[in-house]
Amino acid sequence: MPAHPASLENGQIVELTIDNVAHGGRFVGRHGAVDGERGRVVFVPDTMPGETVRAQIVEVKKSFAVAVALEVVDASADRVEHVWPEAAIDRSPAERAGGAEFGHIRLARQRELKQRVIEDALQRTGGITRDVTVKAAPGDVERGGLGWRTRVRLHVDDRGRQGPFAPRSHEVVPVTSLPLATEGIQLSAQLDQRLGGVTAVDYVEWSDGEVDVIAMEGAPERGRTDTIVETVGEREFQLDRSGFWQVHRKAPQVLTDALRRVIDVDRVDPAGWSLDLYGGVGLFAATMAETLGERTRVTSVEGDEVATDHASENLAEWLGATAETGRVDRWLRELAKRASSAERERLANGLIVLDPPRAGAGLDVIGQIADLEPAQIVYVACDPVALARDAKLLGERGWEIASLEAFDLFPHTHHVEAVAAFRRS
Ligand SMILES: C[S@@+](CC[C@H](N)C(=O)[O-])C[C@H]1O[C@@H](n2cnc3c(N)ncnc32)[C@H](O)[C@@H]1O
Repeated sequence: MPAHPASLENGQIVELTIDNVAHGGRFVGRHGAVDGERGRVVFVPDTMPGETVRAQIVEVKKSFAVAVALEVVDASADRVEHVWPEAAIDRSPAERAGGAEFGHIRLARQRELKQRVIEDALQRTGGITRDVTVKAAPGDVERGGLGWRTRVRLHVDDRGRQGPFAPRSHEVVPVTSLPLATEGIQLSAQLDQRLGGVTAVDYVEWSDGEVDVIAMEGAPERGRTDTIVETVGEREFQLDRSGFWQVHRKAPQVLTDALRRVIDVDRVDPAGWSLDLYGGVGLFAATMAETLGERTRVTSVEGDEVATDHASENLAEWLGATAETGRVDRWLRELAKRASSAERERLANGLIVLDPPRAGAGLDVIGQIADLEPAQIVYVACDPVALARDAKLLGERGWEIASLEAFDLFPHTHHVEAVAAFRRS
């Protein structure tokens, strides 16, 4: 037994009351709370606010601990049967499938919790007070938040069985169902089959309903493989079959609609120079050009040269649209060095859209964006804390959030997407 009631050690089993949701799909309990003292924070997945659980400590840090939930002692009214039996709390923690960490929570409550995560991140990291609503993607409420995932990677264990990793580990959890995956993937994935000589399998459903099954030996294939086509509304985008594309079947439509809504056509001059940073195959650059008109000058900047080649093709109908390969920080630095005063003026009349990976843009990139003094900035974010940090940095450079829309493009997981438009404060 630990010496002090508030001290914790690995392996210890504790009863915790969960009072909040944290970033990253974990929930917050407190241990050792006594009068006037709130106790030490313990992060526990597979629970939710309002519950009391029995949990085992698996990591102890100076200011917090991490535990795995063993049993729900007093359940929330919002707890439902897990949508994926292989991820449910009645399994031992090491045998729970990763990737559906909100699957035990009523769907509408999941969105409220994600809303709370964004609001908390904006407040704590960004010093920004803002009410946020997280909207469901079209069709998700009707489908119970299932059948949306167009891309699934399963790992293969040494017995040839397929499954995701368990949370916090590289142990494969063999599964017999994929409820979050599109119906096409569910039908194509032969989960009862043992696979030899394969370390992972990617299942990808394209917008025409075709499902690609890509078996991998060792590291996933990079570089150029086959070109495939995705459709968003009437528009087609070509991309490499192993390249980045938004995962939810409705995500490209939802995000481009949101971008179209916030582009300030009174402020942004189509003849200015707009940038689509972290542009992939030009999904947002196309929306920018559609919205701003055929005279638009827009450059999509992307680190992956295969994606850039596809972006060039995807943007070919606009004379002023180009795609360049480069790391955004370096590309902006070069731009700052070489831009003529006429180009600087055009940049100052243009729009900058950025859609960085989970880590966000960071001090250097945000500083360089602010130095360009664009007419408008729109930030598409897949990580609330990175968005909040970058929003704070933009705030220090005189920009404030004009609008923020959030979308549940990853039901039954903790992930959430946001589109924030910034204006000069
Ligand atoms: C979240 S994806 C967005 C892609 C695109 N906006 C879309 O919606 O399809 C982020 C993209 O940024 C690229 N990327 C990541 N880090 C980068 C960097 N430092 N510089 C340039 N591109 C980067 C990735 O290759 C990926 O295509």
